[in-house]
Amino acid sequence: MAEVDHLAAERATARFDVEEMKVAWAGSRHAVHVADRMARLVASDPVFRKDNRTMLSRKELFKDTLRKAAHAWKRIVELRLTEEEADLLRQYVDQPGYVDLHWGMFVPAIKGQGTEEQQHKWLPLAYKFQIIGCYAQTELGHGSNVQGLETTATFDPKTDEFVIHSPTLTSSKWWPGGLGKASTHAVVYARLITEGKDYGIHGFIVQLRSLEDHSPLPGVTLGDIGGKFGSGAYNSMDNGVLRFDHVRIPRDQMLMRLSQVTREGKYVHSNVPKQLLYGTMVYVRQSIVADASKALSRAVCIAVRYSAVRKQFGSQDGGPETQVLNYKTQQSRLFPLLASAYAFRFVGDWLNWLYTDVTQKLEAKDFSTLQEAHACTAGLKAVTTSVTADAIEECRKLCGGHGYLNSSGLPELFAVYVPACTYEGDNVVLLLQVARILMKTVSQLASGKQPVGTMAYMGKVQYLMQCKSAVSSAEDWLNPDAIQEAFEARALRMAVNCAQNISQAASQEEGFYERSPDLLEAAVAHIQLIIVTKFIEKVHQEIPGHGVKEQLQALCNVYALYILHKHLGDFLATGCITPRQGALANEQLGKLYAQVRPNAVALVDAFNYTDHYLGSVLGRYDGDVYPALYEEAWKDPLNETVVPEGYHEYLRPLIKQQQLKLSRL
Ligand SMILES: CCCCCCCC/C=C\CCCCCCCCCCCCC/C=C/C(=O)SCCNC(=O)CCNC(=O)[C@H](O)C(C)(C)COP(=O)(O)OP(=O)(O)OC[C@H]1O[C@@H](n2cnc3c(N)ncnc32)[C@H](O)[C@@H]1OP(=O)(O)O
Ligand SMILES: Cc1cc2nc3c(=O)[nH]c(=O)nc-3n(C[C@H](O)[C@H](O)[C@H](O)COP(=O)(O)OP(=O)(O)OC[C@H]3O[C@@H](n4cnc5c(N)ncnc54)[C@H](O)[C@@H]3O)c2cc1C
Repeated sequence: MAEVDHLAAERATARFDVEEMKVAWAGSRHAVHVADRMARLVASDPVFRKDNRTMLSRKELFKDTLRKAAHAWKRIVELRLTEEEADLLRQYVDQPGYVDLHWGMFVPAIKGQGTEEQQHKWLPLAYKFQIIGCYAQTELGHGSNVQGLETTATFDPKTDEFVIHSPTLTSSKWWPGGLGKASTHAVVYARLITEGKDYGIHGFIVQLRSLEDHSPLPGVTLGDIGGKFGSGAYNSMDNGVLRFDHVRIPRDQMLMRLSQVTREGKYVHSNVPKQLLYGTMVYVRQSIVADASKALSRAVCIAVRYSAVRKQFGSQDGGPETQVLNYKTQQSRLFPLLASAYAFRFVGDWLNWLYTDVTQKLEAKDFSTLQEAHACTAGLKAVTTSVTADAIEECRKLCGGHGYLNSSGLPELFAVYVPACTYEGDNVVLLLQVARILMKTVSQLASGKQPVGTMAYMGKVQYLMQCKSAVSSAEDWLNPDAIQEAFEARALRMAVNCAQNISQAASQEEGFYERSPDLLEAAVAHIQLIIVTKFIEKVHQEIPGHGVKEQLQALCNVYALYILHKHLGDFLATGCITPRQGALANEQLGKLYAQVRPNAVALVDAFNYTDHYLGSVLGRYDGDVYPALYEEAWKDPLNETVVPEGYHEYLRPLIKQQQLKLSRL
């Protein structure tokens, strides 16, 4: 803990119990305790140092990632950490690497798509790191369109093997993390061909490298795809390229839980929806929503603390200048992001519950909630990652010039985070999936079919299509029912408008294509409704701790009214509220910002992040920003010598030449 706390005065103004807010944020006292222990374990270990990361070359950075992963594994084994603890440790190490894909996609793919026998064979090897796996789906030519993948897996009944082949350049696997340099195995997605027929995309376990010397196996060509956006950042990951030249694998390395190929080469599909093939992506999408709240809360923590330390203008009679956090513009840019971090945290918890529930139902062969799981994971992944990526950049700007320094932590956080808008499904492609399900639901309303789950509100179509908001004062917007109704009416009316417009097109397909920009907005409105609803539900629960519930209530209102203000055009165009009611919402928002202001620093303290995890001189817990900034600058390799390399070659001759010219005048 810091000796001098420059933010002590800020912490003293908090009107709630921060320790109890930590529990609300983490989910339980146990979760606070475990996260705290793992964060400190990582922060106190010199191997996990990361302050020099942006200065390492790509090769050094990759080797550093291998070193950290090996050391982390050693600590996990030595300390006999549980799976929960090990995963937290992985998160606090905070360096993307092959382990993420090994644990996050390779293992889940085998669990979800492998038979019991296959799981018994492969999972123990993966659990003990006797093999390292990745998830090789995307190709040079196709990522979003999974059905368009070109790699082939042709069954050869003579040898009881599949022949894995890359027939074209565009069929080269391209992007899989951990593939480039680390993995020994991959779950490869390829078109299954047997008895001369193409049965579409299926998963296969393929060994890529020797377990003796790590060299590629015969017929396998592979490497890293090259440097990526930003310094440090995602460059610690070896995203790879992979080509197969008629590589043979035994038949039992096809993942056969969903469909099988018999010894004779007959294709048999189990009686389950074929979309279960996409199960690993659904799993990762729900975990990405939880990650969004982490990345956003980190950025917000840095920006709030620094805004409380930073002073500009406003000095009276030689007194102190104004903390930039006191500027209303700073508050109106920053506090909605603070509220969004909490909103994403709670909707992430709910999504995790939904995912677990759906998984249990699938085990019991109940597929009724598969569509709901797809719509919620795809839509929430898209909205939370897009908002978070934009918010990190906004936090950088909120920190002024110093935010642009690597030592602020924000440039690397942005660079490492922004591909989340693309991986696990491009956000636009995912929102169009949500829109398709919305249109299907609207079209079924006429037949009297009652929508369920997060679409249930659409069942109130008669009421929601004509209701008028009763809000007549700014305070009325503090009523959760008023907020809920406005968000439901807006989402439903946007969806119904789209459906009506589509129905006028020559075909459903053409209408969907023409109206896709509107459909995106309708999908976003539906997802924002889910986030608002889950926040309201959270605040309705019993929440212990002095003032904690009140603060969450305020943040919930900030989140909802900020979205309403930002998307006012939608609410007005659909006639859900009047311009006057829109103005009242904005008025209430200003009052809420004033309420959040004295609690802002304590609200980010509740995230309970160590300085190591934040990795920012601006976001330090003690607020002692300036000495840290000054010290950090001297660590740059450019400052290792007073006179720079290149002086004698380029600077001195230039200066001397000019001096000579001048002396001749
Ligand atoms: C340090 C050491 C530590 C060690 C620690 C050890 C301990 C570890 C402990 C625990 C570990 C946990 C670790 C977790 C870590 C997690 C980290 C993860 C890191 C993530 C890094 C990211 C890396 C990125 C990976 C990738 O990007 S993989 C590739 C992803 N690709 C995509 O997402 C492609 C997107 N495209 C699609 O999904 C589809 O093609 C499509 C767009 C959905 C279209 O598909 P198509 O088949 O053409 O379908 P349609 O015709 O549109 O629809 C038909 C039908 O299907 C329904 N549908 C579609 N998708 C789904 C689905 N997913 N589920 C259910 N239903 C679906 C759709 O609604 C239609 O339905 P109807 O017919 O009814 O209308
Ligand atoms: C850092 C990173 C890590 C990754 N890791 C992995 C991995 O481990 N394993 C793996 O298999 N893959 C991985 N990927 C690949 C990733 O899943 C794909 O890049 C992603 O699914 C997007 O697909 P794409 O690249 O084909 O984009 P494209 O689909 O080509 O997108 C290009 C543009 O076209 C638009 N577009 C595409 N289709 C439509 C449509 N139907 N309607 C409207 N607009 C459309 C998109 O919105 C986008 O603007 C990774 C990618 C990145 C960046």
